[in-house]
Amino acid sequence: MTTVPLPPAYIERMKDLLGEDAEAFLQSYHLPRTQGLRMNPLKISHESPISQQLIREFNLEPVPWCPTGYYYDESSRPGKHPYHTAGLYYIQEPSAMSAVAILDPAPGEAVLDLAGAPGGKSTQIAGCMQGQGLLIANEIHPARAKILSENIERMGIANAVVTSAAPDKLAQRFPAFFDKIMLDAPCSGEGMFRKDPDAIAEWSPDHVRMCAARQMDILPDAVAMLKYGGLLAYSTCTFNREENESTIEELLHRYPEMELLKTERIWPHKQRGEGHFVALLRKNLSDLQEESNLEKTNTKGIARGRGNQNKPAKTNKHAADALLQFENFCKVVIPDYSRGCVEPLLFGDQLYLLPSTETFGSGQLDGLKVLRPGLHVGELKKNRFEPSHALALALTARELHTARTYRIAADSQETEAYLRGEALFTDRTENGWVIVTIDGFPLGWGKESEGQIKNHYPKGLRRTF
Ligand SMILES: C[S@@+](CC[C@H](N)C(=O)[O-])C[C@H]1O[C@@H](n2cnc3c(N)ncnc32)[C@H](O)[C@@H]1O
Repeated sequence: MTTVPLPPAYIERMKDLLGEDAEAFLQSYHLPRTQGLRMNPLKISHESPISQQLIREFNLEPVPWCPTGYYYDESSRPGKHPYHTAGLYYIQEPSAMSAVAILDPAPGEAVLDLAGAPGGKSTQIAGCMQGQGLLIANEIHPARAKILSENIERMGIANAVVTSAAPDKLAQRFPAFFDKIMLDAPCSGEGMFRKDPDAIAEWSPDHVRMCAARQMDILPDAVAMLKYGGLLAYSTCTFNREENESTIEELLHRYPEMELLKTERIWPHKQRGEGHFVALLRKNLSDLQEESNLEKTNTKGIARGRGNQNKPAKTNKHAADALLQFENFCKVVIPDYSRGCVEPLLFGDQLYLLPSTETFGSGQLDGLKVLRPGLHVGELKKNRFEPSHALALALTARELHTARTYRIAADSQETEAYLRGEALFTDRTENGWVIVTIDGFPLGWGKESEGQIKNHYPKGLRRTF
């Protein structure tokens, strides 16, 4: 529901666009906005009892176009629940869930989310990838990139690199590199009017033109980073043709190798959602381009990449030592920890495990602003290893099964105390690092000694109740 009047020019344009449907569309502004959440498949499956419990507790109803998406009723406030803190789900406007469902990323692929903050689509992509392959989640604005990085951490994503780069800078590093690219473009946000009255105040025909020009600025970089045969999903949360169909027409005109596979629109007067546009495109290799590509390969020794630069940089001795310390820590605390194919990276005393593939290593990140070069596993402190919050949240059910945990109930006083940053008390006699879990899901670290668990929940995340 919006109480702020819509700009007359906007109303006129929507009448032109929708014809006899315009009345129903304009009436939708008198209805409440739709709210949604997406379950995190890295933590819970649809069949698990906890999913069924969430469905009952928050009165969830399925979103038709996204198997993990649900509508919730505002009064249930799932964003306040400790399960949200534990990354069991992500709050996301339902129609925004359609774009990744159409792109359909898969485990093992190299995927880029080019305009990623605050992380709705990146976290959805990571759920589809099941921890396998490489996800680069990028956001140009540093403050927003930080939020993206925090959401990647909360959702327990281990195979993501979070960068904050302009699309053209990224394109220089990753020519024809990604299997799939999501470009959820900055737009005039006409689908945000019920949620955010500021979007109404910002709207003007000039703003629409400016957004369309910016989209045409970013799209060539997305095309350049896509492998031949790769897929690009372009989406906006706006209704006008300039930023949607016309932008795609212009793209197809400029890049004949791009083929439009389908477009989809969600309208607030037709579906339960605030509105979204998605176009799915494929980059094809023509016979001519195939020949010229081969030529380039023969003369410069490069094809779809940068030869040696794509190989992981040689692990330096300090990183290898740090990895050893981490492995010794795991033997005691998380004996079944499995790190997959990674390159250890040490930034100061901070150890990260960068997802490493045949074609990707740390060399490609040189000179880029990187907020999270893979999973942050911990810090070396005078030859002691201190585990990171990100590590706790990224642990899988299998790893937790044999790990040192302290289990509390999500609805207990202890959970509130832990999230406030207080110590917990136990009659156990063990000592050392322990993962505090709520109903079996990791919430953070504690350090146990003589019946007391010292709180290691990050200070910046602590809550008041
Ligand atoms: C629609 S939002 C992305 C929402 C995100 N995909 C999600 O699902 O949570 C568009 C993003 O593009 C970013 N952006 C703005 N100007 C940009 C530019 N010139 N190049 C790339 N991204 C830009 C904005 O900061 C914003 O975070």
